[in-house]
Amino acid sequence: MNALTVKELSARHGRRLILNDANLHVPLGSITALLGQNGSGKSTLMRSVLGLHRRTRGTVQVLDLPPGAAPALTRQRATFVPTGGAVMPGETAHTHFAFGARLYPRWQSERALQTARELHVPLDQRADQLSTGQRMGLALAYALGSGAELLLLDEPTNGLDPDHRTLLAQLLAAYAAAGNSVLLSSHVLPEIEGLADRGAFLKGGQVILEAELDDLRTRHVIVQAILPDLLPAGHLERLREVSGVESLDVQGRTLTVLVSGSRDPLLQAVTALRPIDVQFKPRPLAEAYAALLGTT
Ligand SMILES: Nc1ncnc2c1ncn2[C@@H]1O[C@H](COP(=O)(O)OP(=O)(O)OP(=O)(O)O)[C@@H](O)[C@H]1O
Repeated sequence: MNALTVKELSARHGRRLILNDANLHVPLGSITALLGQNGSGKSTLMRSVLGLHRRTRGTVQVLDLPPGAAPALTRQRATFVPTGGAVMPGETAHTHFAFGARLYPRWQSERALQTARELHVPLDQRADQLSTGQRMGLALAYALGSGAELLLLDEPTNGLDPDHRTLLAQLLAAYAAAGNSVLLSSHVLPEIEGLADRGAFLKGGQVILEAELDDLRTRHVIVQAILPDLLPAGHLERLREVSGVESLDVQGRTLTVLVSGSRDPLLQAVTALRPIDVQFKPRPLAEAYAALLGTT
């Protein structure tokens, strides 16, 4: 079972079609990163899932609820934290949590308080007098306290300092390890690598790829070889034609090749050049992002 299954979801802002038959899955226990350029529709998708934005087409299934379940019922099991963390301005963390206890049947008071303390949220200060990071901390503590089994977090690390970002990664990992699930967005790709286990790439109103981050990293590998001499004339073109080679760069005696699929044909070709050293590196998420979503 998935925590979230989105099928052929379309949504508009005014007359503009933002999501166009988008499909998306968040498996149980997964932390899935929704990746896409500014304005690609990540927030719209999260809002549409919870009925906070009108869908013009498509179905959404949250956990074991039927696809047409009432939004109020869905929001007891799945919670959305928007960018900046929406909070009630005149209320303190304590009164937020008292409100949560009345609203959510599975409210976890201790978890909310503990998270707020760990994220250094002043518990008796009005939310409109909190700093940006403290406000996000309060919204995250409230979401984790809600007892929801699925969290939709729109840029949850925005405003958090490095220590609190690390702490959030630990909190979410523990939350997912307990069988809960997360869909989150962020533009900070190195951070995503430590936070999420899956990526969903949104472009042109559709999720064009969903993949395990480990698969994305190992599907393409960067092979770097130090050669004993400069590459002889004509060799570059021959290497370019080796099966699996996607791109190739030579700087002095250093040869860098991006290869997909089997590396054996390339290794044979490189071994023939009697390299001094050969290293393999997984491709960083930023490069997969650039290749998939068309940035440089
Ligand atoms: N209230 C609104 N009225 C009209 N258009 C909107 C509204 N909110 C968003 N849009 C448009 O919908 C598109 C998708 O916006 P959305 O906020 O979902 O993107 P996003 O992927 O979350 O972007 P970002 O990464 O910048 O947060 C954008 O082109 C945006 O201009």
